[in-house]
Amino acid sequence: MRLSTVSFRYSRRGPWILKDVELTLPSGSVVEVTGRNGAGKSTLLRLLAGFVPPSRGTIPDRPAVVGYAPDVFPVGQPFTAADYLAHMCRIRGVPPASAADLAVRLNATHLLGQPLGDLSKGSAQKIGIIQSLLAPPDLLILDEPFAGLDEQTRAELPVIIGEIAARGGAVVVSDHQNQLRDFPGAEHWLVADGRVTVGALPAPAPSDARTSPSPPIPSAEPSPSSRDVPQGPSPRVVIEVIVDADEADEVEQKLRAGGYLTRRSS
Ligand SMILES: Nc1ncnc2c1ncn2[C@@H]1O[C@H](COP(=O)(O)OP(=O)(O)OP(=O)(O)O)[C@@H](O)[C@H]1O
Repeated sequence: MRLSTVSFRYSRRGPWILKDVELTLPSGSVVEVTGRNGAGKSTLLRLLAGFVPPSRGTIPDRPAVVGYAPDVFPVGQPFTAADYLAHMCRIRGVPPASAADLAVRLNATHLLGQPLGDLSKGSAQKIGIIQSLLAPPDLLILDEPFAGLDEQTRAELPVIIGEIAARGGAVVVSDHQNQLRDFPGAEHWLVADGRVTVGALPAPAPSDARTSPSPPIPSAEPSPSSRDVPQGPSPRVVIEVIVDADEADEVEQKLRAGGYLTRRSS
């Protein structure tokens, strides 16, 4: 699969989000996509998944089976998680056992009986990831999959990603938390100023920060803007901010725009 001189903007007179992007995504590759908030990571992932067409350029050779988990799973649907996944199994032409097996692996069996609308962000994220994996994907695209996941699922997801890559699937993951930073063989794409730079690693992890001239908070270019509080060598202070659920996105955006790291819990 390739992106051939792909440019994208959301409206005819809107700003270009991506400009003349050239990328190759071989089968079996694992790619971690990083970049500042608003750089265009989700947009790039939607283009790769085929949910939006490029404004200019082409994306040839997209694999047949694409799994996609958005950064915010749409929970405003009148189903339980089990009913939703059973429905998705039918659409994907796979047995219902596929969802049950994945629920075990992703520590989500206790969520299956719950209405989608009652799920927390992390729990909804799990259901979104499960639906993306129901039919073994040739191309798996995960937008911020690690945000809000528990430790067990956070450890299991890279194993699943490795399995998909091992059987020839390509995996693209946008990840503020740099969970795939050390994934063996992973490629890194950095989105900035409408360009995608291949091989550019995100800002050093906190353990490398001693050699960095810039402190990680607020981070220097390029910024991974992690939502997790890293274990750095310099002292940190965690300040809890409690907000109404319907204000959470706005407050988090403002904090992240200010260069602060945020972590959500409910
Ligand atoms: N549906 C849309 N219509 C118009 N503009 C949009 C739309 N979706 C995103 N944008 C804009 O496109 C730019 C890139 O957004 P995108 O969500 O791809 O960035 P991102 O790197 O994923 O950000 P974040 O890390 O905050 O999730 C931003 O300026 C955003 O406001």
